[in-house]
Amino acid sequence: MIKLNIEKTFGFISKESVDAYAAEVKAAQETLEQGTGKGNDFLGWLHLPSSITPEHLADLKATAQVLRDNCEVVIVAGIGGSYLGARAVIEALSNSFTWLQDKKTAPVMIYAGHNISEDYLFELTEYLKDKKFGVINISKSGTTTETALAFRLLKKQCEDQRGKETARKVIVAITDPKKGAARITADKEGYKSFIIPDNVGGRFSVLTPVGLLPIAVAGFDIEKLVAGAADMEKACGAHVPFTENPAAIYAATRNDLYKNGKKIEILVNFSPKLHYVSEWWKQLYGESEGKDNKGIFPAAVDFSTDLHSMGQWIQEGERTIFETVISVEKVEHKLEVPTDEANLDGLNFLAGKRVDEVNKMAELGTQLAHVDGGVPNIRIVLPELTEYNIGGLMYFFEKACGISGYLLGVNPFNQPGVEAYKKNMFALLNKPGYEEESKAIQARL
Ligand SMILES: O=P(O)(O)OC[C@H]1O[C@](O)(CO)[C@@H](O)[C@@H]1O
Repeated sequence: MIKLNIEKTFGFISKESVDAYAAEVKAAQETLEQGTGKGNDFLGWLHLPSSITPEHLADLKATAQVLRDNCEVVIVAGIGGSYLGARAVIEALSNSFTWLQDKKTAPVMIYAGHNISEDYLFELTEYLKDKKFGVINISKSGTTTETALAFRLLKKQCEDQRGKETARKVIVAITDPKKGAARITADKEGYKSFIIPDNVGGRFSVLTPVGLLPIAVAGFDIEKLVAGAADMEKACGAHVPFTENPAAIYAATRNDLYKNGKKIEILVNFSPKLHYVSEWWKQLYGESEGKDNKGIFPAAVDFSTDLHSMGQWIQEGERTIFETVISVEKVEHKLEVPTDEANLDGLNFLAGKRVDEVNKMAELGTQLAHVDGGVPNIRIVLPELTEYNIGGLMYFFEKACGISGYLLGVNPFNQPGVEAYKKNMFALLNKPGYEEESKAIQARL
């Protein structure tokens, strides 16, 4: 289970000012529970962990096994919430060099449908030429251009390379139960498919088949992931008193900091495996809170790497930031710094120490330096990188996000602003139905 520590925000805000949010947070929790707030048709995530059945997990695991048995490579085609959760969990739990290892225990997981780069797609199709590959096509709407475009290419290549019969077996769709191109194709072609519940938005969908199927294909234990989330669902429940409820405290603290001029939250890790947890978190908070001209800007850094690029800004730039550090207590492997007789690098003072001890001192030193430099610090401690803990962490962030959005006074469950670029892109590409917009946009160029 995670531990949350907000002590290093005191001095910028106070324990009393955070505790003063208790009543407001309680109201937000009740609004979520009773479904009486903005965006209340998108609350399916709230009790998702505790409602997932063993039958559903068995179905997902059986489908994952088909892909594992028949594919060297599996492409997860999706964008935003339709790939970030899966990627976050898979990369957090995978060996950093998994795709380079000769003896593979799971298909190589590759992501597509999250950009429109011709080079990326060309290079991907080149790489796949001699591979037995399968595709998980994920799109809630079933109409997202990036994903549909990649899937069109991958479907054709899979059928051409592996034949229609095998392609039917190794292509899986995760989409709307009734509408959208992904649903129509899946039904027509007879693909195995899973449903994204109507009331679960993309960025809250990691514990639906959107996240669970790719995670199972990659060889990770989705039961433990869900168990971690379910325990966190209890720990962050509406009945849990404010001072014992991590989601409540995190939501209150970040809103108090925001009210006090801290407009940017930087999610920090000291393990590169957590890079995509940050990417997932950025979408969760960015799409949920960035609206009505309000919202904390969610940013992220990987330390100590980015201490050598962004460290200067964080230490001495504009004082409008705070940091939330995800700290992993126990690493998986053991590696000691060797002694070197010549000691030309002067590192013999570290000889015999674990590399993680050096990393932990970098972490502590950074926290103290940044707090001294005027950057409030929230710390989230994960005992270790396991399915159980990651499941808990993700549910914790989701729950806190729902509360936080209501504290801010926005609808945390819509994303109307995302449509603006799509409308312009379709107008510029002369998509049928966009004739008026095409004319208008051409006149502006
Ligand atoms: O699953 P879909 O419908 O393809 O959408 C993918 C992503 O695009 C968005 O709808 C934004 O356009 C996100 O909210 C979502 O996670």
